[in-house]
Amino acid sequence: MSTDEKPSDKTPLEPLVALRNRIDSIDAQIGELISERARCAQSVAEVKKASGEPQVTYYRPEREAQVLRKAMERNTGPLGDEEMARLFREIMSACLALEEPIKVAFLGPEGTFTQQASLKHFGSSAVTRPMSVIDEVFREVEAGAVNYGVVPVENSTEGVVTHTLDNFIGSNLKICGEVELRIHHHLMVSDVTHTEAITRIYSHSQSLAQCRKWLDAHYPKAERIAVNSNAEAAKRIKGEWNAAAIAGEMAAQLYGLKILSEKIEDEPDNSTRFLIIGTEQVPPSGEDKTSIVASVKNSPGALHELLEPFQRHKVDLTRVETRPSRSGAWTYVFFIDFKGHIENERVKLALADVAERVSDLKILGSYPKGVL
Ligand SMILES: C=C(O[C@@H]1C=C(C(=O)O)C=C[C@H]1O)C(=O)O
Repeated sequence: MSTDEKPSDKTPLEPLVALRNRIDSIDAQIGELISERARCAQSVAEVKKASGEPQVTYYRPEREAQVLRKAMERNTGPLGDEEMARLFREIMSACLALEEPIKVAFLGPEGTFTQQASLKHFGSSAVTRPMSVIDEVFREVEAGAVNYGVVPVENSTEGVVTHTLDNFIGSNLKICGEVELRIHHHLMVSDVTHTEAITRIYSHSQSLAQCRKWLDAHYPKAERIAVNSNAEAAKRIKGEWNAAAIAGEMAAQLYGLKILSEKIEDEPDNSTRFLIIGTEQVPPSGEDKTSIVASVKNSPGALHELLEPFQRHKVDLTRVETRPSRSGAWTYVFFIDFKGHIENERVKLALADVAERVSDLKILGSYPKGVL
């Protein structure tokens, strides 16, 4: 402290000193408890190893969902429930990394919303690997090069990501989880951009569509160029003086871009749902969802017949999506999501009835309902 500081400046600091001492002592306790928790997680790993199973799986999605839900239920504030769960998400992620760092392939490049969703779901101790297309995410998981994959499946403004659904038809992978992300789009430029001369705007086609009204109003004449991802758009404009990109904040940070206009999406509650894909069926967590795909011949009343057992057995549908089948003209596949796990009695009864009414039925997986 400098000698010319007035003594009166010191007085209000005293309660601050006491509070900071208190915080230091709480932090020391939290630190000890986190270490104790981490040692418990290590012991869990030992037990799993000793189980004698040919392939030990350290990561347990159903248990992690339960831990997060408990953290939210216990919370009495002042932190919000989600904030509290996010802290526990990070503690668990670090504990799991002691057992085995989890490897996750996502729709890249670095800086995409899918990477953001992967980190939100697995925490920042996960090792994330960018893939250039959705098919590659599926292939990487199938080949065993990573433990899980993360792919976008639907957006609240733009609807379904057909490429992801089509991949499930020919794949044996299971859906192991879901995660939702609020999507905020920003218009960004690089240090070479002449901002008054923007004539080209790059982004992913879904993002361009999600900002269509804003672009019509602010850049009616600029050419809109769709590229593989918004992170690729962000990367690309670094060498073009007349171009801007639409992407998320992570991409702006990663590629050192300046945000010109924030939150330019047309719908304020724009969000995207992502799926976690893996190789095994997840046991029940207590609050689960199931996704199936069913093939149906196009005949009058086919859809009603397909959905009727869900109503009769009181299974709540959360989404129904139709895609033309690739295997024959006028055959359709329906992607259906509903509440419950395939081990639940009502779900078993409904699915048994559905199986009798369709030409093909595939269970894509039962998984914990997204917590964060
Ligand atoms: C400790 C375990 O292993 C992992 C770590 C968890 C944790 O830190 O709470 C939870 C589930 C698993 O992903 C466990 O299975 O309980």
